[in-house]
Amino acid sequence: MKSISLDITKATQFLKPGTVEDFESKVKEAQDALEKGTCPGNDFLGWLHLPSSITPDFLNDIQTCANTLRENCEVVVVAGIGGSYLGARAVIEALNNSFAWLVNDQKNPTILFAGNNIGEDYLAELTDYLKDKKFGVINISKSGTTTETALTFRLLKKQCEEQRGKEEAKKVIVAITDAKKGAARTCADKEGYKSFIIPDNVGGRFSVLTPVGLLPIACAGFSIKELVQGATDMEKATGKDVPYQENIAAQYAAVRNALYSQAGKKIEIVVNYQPKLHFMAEWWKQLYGESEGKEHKGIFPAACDFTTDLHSMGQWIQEGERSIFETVISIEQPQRKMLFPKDEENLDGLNFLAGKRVDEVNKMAELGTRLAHVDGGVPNLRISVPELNEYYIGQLIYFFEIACGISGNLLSVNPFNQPGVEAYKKNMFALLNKPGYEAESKAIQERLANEK
Ligand SMILES: O=P(O)(O)OC[C@H]1O[C@](O)(CO)[C@@H](O)[C@@H]1O
Repeated sequence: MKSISLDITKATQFLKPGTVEDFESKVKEAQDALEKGTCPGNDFLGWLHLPSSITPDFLNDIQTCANTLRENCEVVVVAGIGGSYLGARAVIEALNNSFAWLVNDQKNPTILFAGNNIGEDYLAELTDYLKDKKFGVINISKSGTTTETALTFRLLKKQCEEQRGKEEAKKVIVAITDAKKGAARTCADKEGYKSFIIPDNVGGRFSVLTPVGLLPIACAGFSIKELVQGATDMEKATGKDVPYQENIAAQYAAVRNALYSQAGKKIEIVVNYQPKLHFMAEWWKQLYGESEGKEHKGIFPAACDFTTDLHSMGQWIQEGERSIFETVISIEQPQRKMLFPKDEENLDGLNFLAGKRVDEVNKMAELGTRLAHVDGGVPNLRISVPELNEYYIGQLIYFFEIACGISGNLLSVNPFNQPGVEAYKKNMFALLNKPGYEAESKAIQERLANEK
């Protein structure tokens, strides 16, 4: 079986010779600390050997639940935010038909995502759309108390019960949450919903290979067995005893940290040349942003869809401040084959492309961009993925996760907490007069009055 691979040559040319080699002992130490559980945040290392610990029985349980939803729903709404949302969406969009919601293939339910914003129009339009649909809900929240998700679930639960009746609704509402605490757990137990547990020691952004990602992915009709197999093989390929030069996660962690600390590259742009990967980058952004952005440190994770964004962001990337580097996710083989046709009139002057595959043009755009950006001072890392299927996506997920764990330790932060996310929540609750926030409400009102 092939594997994803990493090319660092167009990034290391921006570093002093020997820099990556010099990182070896630090990277080994960082990975050892993960393995021994001696790093900060060591109570959140459940993802580290998660792929290889997943049993066929566990996958069967998820598949059985997915089958019930698939048999009884035209639409499945996945309610969740951040790590309780992005992994599932990343995998489903990467594998699905680009027009899945329009194609209505009858074999698979349409998967929609909600609970990831507080847009009134979004929710009103969603509930309108669902009015004549047989829909089910997967309510995902590790804490079980996240406002965006809880608000959405409240609306969807009511609507599902009104449309199907309370008893039928129970068959198509599933909760994925903490084993004991939180409103989502209390509600699931009280209503008797099928539920799955998010392990205590797996943080949201590392949870895509728990039921958080696996159930929606199975509902969409994709093989969770293959996905987990890919992740398991990558777990082996990036294990701590794999030689440094052969361990692509160790190399990625080393190069990005070297670019950050020694070459002033503060922003990493993950780039794809396949629009289906847009949400893969969104997932990656949370993984790296929440893990590393703390103590006033950390590479800012950004993303671009090429060639689309070459026509909007290309100017900045080519000639703006030289504080960026690119990590390209390149898909070697598309699933489909399409040739450019010849046109007798050739008004667009594109007959020189007649008979060529669309992907050949895309690959030349990729190569041309790489050369231009490197010439312009943008280091380039390239992750090559043989094709877009469950197996290689599983590899990619684990690759990014383990590299993130190593990288966060190299940066000397706790990669597994996210204390900074609470600040906006505290203000929002104070502004909304949430019970328990009386003192904060008073303080924030005074502050706003003084700022007038
Ligand atoms: O699964 P939960 O608890 O609803 O949290 C969703 C997301 O919100 C955060 O906790 C940030 O508030 C993320 O870390 C997490 O992925």
